[in-house]
Amino acid sequence: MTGKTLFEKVWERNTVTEEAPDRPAILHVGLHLVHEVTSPQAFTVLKERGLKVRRPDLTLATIDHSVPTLPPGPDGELPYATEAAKHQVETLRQNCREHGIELLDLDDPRRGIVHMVGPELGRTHPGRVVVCGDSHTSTHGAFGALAFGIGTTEVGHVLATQCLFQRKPKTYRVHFEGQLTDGVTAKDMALAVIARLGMDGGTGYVLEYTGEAVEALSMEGRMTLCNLSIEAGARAGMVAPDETTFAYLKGRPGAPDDLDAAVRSWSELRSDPDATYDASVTLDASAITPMGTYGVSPHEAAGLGGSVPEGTASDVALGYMGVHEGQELSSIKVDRVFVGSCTNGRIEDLRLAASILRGRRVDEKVRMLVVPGSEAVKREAETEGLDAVFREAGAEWREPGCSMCIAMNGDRGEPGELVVSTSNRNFRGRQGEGVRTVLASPATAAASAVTGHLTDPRTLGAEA
Ligand SMILES: CC(C)[C@H](C(=O)O)[C@@H](O)C(=O)O
Ligand code: SF4
Repeated sequence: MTGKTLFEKVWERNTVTEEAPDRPAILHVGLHLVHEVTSPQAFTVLKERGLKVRRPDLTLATIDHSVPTLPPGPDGELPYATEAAKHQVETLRQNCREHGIELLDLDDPRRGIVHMVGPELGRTHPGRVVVCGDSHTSTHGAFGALAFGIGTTEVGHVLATQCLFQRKPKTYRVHFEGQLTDGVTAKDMALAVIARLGMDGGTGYVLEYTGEAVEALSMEGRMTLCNLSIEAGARAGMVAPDETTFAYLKGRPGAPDDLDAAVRSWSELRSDPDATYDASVTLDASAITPMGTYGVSPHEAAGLGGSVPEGTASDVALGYMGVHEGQELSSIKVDRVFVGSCTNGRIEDLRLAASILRGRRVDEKVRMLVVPGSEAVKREAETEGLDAVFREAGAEWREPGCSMCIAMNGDRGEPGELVVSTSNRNFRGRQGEGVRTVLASPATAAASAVTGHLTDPRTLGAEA
């Protein structure tokens, strides 16, 4: 018998009914995360059919996409962008109350972006199936969980049954040889992977990231890497749990009571040496440099020391971005910078951005917004004085939420502006109508804020 991959082991642990030619497998869901945007119709279906939530204890809700990042006005009211946004928040509140689901509400010190709070609270465990009506659920794969986004209809299924129909995806090993060099981050690794695989190179697969450069990453870095798996079309991304994972979980409220026993079981969750994958690719980690995107899809990315490559993005995409083939990436002028999101809104990301801004100023033509991904990150950053560093440099420091990653809450750029953003999607109009997005690491974002053009942070002496 040949060995098994990490994915296969997690799949087996959670299979209720095997897949058959005429029907998908049924998986048990260990953690169902819920947010205000994709849950309302699912709850409506439950109501229409008179169904209850099967496992409120395995369900956790938070408010992130629609919430303003500015504090309440003089009237005590939050400055919601639209009535619809306010309504989504109120609807989630009502649904959670009705079904006994724990909600991290706006006054809850544990609230944050959905993919931040699961890990922070210790609710994301190795070996679990984690789902959410949100594509970047892949983030949780950093713990060796099988984590993926589901549609609103499936959100309803999981609420009602705690189970999910699923066809077994194929396995793809993404192996890194060697170590990252100074000033290069998990975000650059992720963009390098997507650039290599292409926008749909991962379609139908679960990626497993392996190699010493992955093992050397903190949990924050692993989350950044897994977060972006979906942008190569993959179903999920995973990293085998190890001492770094166990140390992160230790002492968190949602960690198992008998952590030692759990760690013994989790330690088996790694691919066997003789396991076979359906596909594999190897990247040289030491050759990766700070990356930036130049097109309107995350795979249109290149090293910042280079230029826009020939024939990799359409004329329409380059026209929208206002760049041309052969143009040096470092010549791209920047109007705004956004540091935040479930990709790069964690404490390590803010520390990195602050390390570059300390003692420097944001260029006078650039507006910079820093949005912590959760209340916990905000508190930690303020304790360390990072908020002061950002403010003194001329950046704005806001309340936690998705913010300009998706611009659903009113935080957006003006038409034609170019934003260097630490988020995960550079689609047309993602950060506001006509706004152009360059995806990059927090170090690159901060360095670009200082110089006013897309900048390799190593030129400012950055060490990740
Ligand atoms: C709003 C939500 C459905 C969406 C997603 O699924 O990812 C959002 O979080 C995003 O990042 O585009
Ligand atoms: S921060 Fe961005 S990518 Fe993450 S959940 Fe929010 S909108 Fe989606």
